[in-house]
Amino acid sequence: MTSPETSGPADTLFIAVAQLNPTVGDVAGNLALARRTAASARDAGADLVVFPELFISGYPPEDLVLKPAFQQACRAAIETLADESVDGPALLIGSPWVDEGRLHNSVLLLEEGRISAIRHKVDLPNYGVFDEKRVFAAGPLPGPIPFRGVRLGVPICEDIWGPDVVECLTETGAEILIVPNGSPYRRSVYAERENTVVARVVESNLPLLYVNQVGGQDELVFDGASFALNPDRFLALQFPGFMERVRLSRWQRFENGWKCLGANMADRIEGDQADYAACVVGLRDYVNKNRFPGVVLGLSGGIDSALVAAMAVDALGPERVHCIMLPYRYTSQESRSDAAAVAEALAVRYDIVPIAAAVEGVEATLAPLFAGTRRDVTEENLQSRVRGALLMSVSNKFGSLVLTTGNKSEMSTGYATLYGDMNGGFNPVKDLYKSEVFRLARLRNRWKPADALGPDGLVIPERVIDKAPTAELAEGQKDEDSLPPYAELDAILERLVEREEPVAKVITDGFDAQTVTRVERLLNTAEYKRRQAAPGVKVTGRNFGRGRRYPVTNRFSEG
Ligand SMILES: Nc1ncnc2c1ncn2[C@@H]1O[C@H](COP(=O)(O)OP(=O)(O)OC[C@H]2O[C@@H]([n+]3cccc(C(=O)O)c3)[C@H](O)[C@@H]2O)[C@@H](O)[C@H]1O
Ligand SMILES: Nc1ncnc2c1ncn2[C@@H]1O[C@H](COP(=O)(O)OP(=O)(O)OP(=O)(O)O)[C@@H](O)[C@H]1O
Ligand SMILES: NC(=O)CC[C@H](N)C(=O)O
Repeated sequence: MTSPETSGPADTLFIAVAQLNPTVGDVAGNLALARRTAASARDAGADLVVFPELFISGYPPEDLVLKPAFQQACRAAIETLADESVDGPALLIGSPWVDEGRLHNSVLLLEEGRISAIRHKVDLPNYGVFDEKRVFAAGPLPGPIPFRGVRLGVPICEDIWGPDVVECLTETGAEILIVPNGSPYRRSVYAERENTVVARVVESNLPLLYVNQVGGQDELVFDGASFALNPDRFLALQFPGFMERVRLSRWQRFENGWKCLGANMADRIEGDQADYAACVVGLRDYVNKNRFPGVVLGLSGGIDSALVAAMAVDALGPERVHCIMLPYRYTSQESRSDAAAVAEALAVRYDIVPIAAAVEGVEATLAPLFAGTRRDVTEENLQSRVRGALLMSVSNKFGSLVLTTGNKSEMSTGYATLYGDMNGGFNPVKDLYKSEVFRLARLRNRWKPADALGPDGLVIPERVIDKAPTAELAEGQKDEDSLPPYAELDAILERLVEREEPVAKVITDGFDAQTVTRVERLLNTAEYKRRQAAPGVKVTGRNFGRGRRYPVTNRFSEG
């Protein structure tokens, strides 16, 4: 342990890494969480506690941060924490900060009852899901922050994704790099972060502590997975993904510089497991941070609603999940028993609400208007719309949030009914293609996240996974009557959506020309539906929502 009185630069530092889940806009709650963390870090003997990016406001605060009252609330919270820092530990904490009339994304060092240093983010990300240039002004290139005789370089998140800020910090004498982050999960993120951090560590020859937030914020999920890398690229610290954790790390000065000696090593889940955990955390935080008592969903006996039900139970526990089977004349016996089997395996409340009277009532009401017309997709969609209306009524009556279940293949092609099965407030599988829904359902039958509240073992019966997908809106209907087989559809969509490949390239790579052209047309025309769709968890590099923003009115087509 070091203290300011033991003069001379410190040779050892105890740094508490606060991988926490703040809530956007909840300044009082975030302040309370920072205060509790500071108190327990003090008891553990920390010199310094490091919080993630913009901890006091929550990240990303979007246009909320433009409100002067919000800026003032964040500033007041920081000043309170600074006042309280008299007995230590020091806090390195992120907040929006107005400096000379410009609003910055900043980090502040609070110690000995005052704000002893402020640094502003230099590189404001403005691509993909990020819009920081819209709300923040860039800061000047920073110098290190002196702390107990040690020069701390504090680049903020995107500041390490290029070489300039770290180069400047190194040239001005930084000895340790400490990076507060608001870095959201996407499948490729671990490789991206590793490449970035290794590059900065090699260029600077400095150890780097990467502190990321955890938790869901609308469609983004932050995975945490904080870590420390020493100059020899040795991974000295690894926190788990998708859960809060606060631990002390020990840093030591050697002849050739500083090193992290921390021993907190956790397994970091990846691949499908990480996707599943992201969906669960995103759903849990959306429901809890928006203060819903629970969720309700239509359970059809199909795989999409079965997977959503499993995710909901893992997120919230069975007592907060209500599943309703809404059968009509096209609902098979198989679907009825499969839905019941899923509900039983998940131990959720399960009701059966037949929709015939409502569907037939609406049909009779419309009969004079529709006289002389043929039955078509209108009557099919009516079934979906009646289900949507009934689920929304349950939501109104009991306050539960309706979960909608359309996967990314359906969202891409418009294969869902507007104001029908698209009704709902949140969609945990929105960014998963149908082929991935199958994979995650199989995965959930043999594995669940460590903090999942659902039962172990088989929760989605094999038959639900193996049978041919159907909307059951007409006799004998199968999805593949209207859409290309999912394996082919998803491979084409992945190229058009995630990779933004030209149609001509997808065709020369061996996909059927007519199918590719049709899929491109469906993708373009369905934008109007996606604009009205509920938000859902982002897991890919490019999700519908913040990640891919196309015009609705759009005459361009490559086909
Ligand atoms: N550019 C635009 N901007 C704004 N609104 C626009 C629009 N173009 C059409 N519209 C409106 O949208 C309506 C058409 O959309 P909508 O009413 O949804 O109907 P529509 O897309 O014609 O039909 C729904 C499709 O989804 C399938 N489905 C439904 C339910 C579940 C599943 C499943 O397996 O999960 C599949 C169903 O088999 C059918 O192929 C038009 O009548 C018009 O009112
Ligand atoms: N009979 C039903 N009872 C309850 N909900 C239903 C029923 N049919 C459809 N739904 C709801 O509408 C959504 C769209 O379902 P649909 O069967 O049309 O296609 P799907 O995309 O294959 O979904 P799933 O795999 O869940 O069946 C379902 O996920 C479910 O939430
Ligand atoms: N908050 C940020 O600056 C995030 C941007 C960064 N490239 C990331 O996702 O990790």
